[in-house]
Amino acid sequence: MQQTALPVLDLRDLHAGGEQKQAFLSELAEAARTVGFFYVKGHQLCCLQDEVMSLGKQFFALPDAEKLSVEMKNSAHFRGYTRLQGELTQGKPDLREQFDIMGEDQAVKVADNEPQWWKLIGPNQWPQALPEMKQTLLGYQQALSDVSTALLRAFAEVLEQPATTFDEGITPPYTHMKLIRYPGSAATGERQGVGAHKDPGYLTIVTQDQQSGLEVLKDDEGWVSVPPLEGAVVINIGELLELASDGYLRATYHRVQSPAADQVRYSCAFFMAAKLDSEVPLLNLPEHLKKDALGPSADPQNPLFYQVGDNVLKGRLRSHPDVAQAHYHGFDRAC
Ligand SMILES: O=C(O)CCC(=O)C(=O)O
Ligand SMILES: [Fe+2]
Repeated sequence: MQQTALPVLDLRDLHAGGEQKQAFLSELAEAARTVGFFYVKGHQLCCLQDEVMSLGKQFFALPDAEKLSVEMKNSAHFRGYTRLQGELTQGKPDLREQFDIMGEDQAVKVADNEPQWWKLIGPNQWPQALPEMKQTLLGYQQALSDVSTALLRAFAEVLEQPATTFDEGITPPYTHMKLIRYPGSAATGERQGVGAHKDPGYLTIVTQDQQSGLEVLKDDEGWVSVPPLEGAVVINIGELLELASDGYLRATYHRVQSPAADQVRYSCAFFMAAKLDSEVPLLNLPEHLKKDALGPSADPQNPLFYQVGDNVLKGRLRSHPDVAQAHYHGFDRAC
């Protein structure tokens, strides 16, 4: 396993403006073009972050009956608890348990002939045993949403577009956050914490505890470790940014390998996409960038959709076949 250091960017440079901001944008451009994965520090998330990671540990330590009282299978909106190996990546069960939330909304009534991604909108499920979870997790989701919005504006500038290019689609953004627990590797030697995948949104922000396991696929080096870095979160590019930039920016494949048998890894992954009822704009890049825009990747196993709701729902249906079967009749084999 390579120990290549990934770029570390400081958000304070972006907010400072002037030369510091220009230096940030150059570093962002370089990070985005070379690996699509980088660390961000100077984000002021720290207090909330500690509370969220601690709540994650408390939640996963609850008795099974408590966790299953908010099981995702009961939610057409893909919210709640997924037990170990309840999620599939590339058809194979992931060795992780998780708790998913999105925006706290009212469910929308959706007719059979209407786009089914409207069903993603709805209320979260909250465990009675940890009443403080709602406020803390929604607060962190909002804070990460603000960070991702600032970064997306910076990406627009890197692509030599007005900073506000993506604003219409992300006012407000579609957000999704999950707490995750990866137990130690199985006695069989199985180590798929989460299998290789791209994230379907614009940007992802990962908060990790002290345990490594996250890896990114680099064209020239193979799988490279993304170890925890004190005070920094990990950012990666998702499929919507690949589509918007016509492949100039690439959503990078990544995975999590289970820790050693006697270890546990905790993380929190946040995904920011545009509004479900919007389309990703295909940007008109200047010639000197366009020559490196080779089109979005064409993987028949993973079609990319400009319609945001279609792209987000594709990922959800594929990962959670039990929810698909219970709530999306006829769509469970759509992707
Ligand atoms: O747990 C992590 O570090 C990353 C998880 C991830 O890539 C995902 O859930 O999409
Ligand atoms: Fe991911």
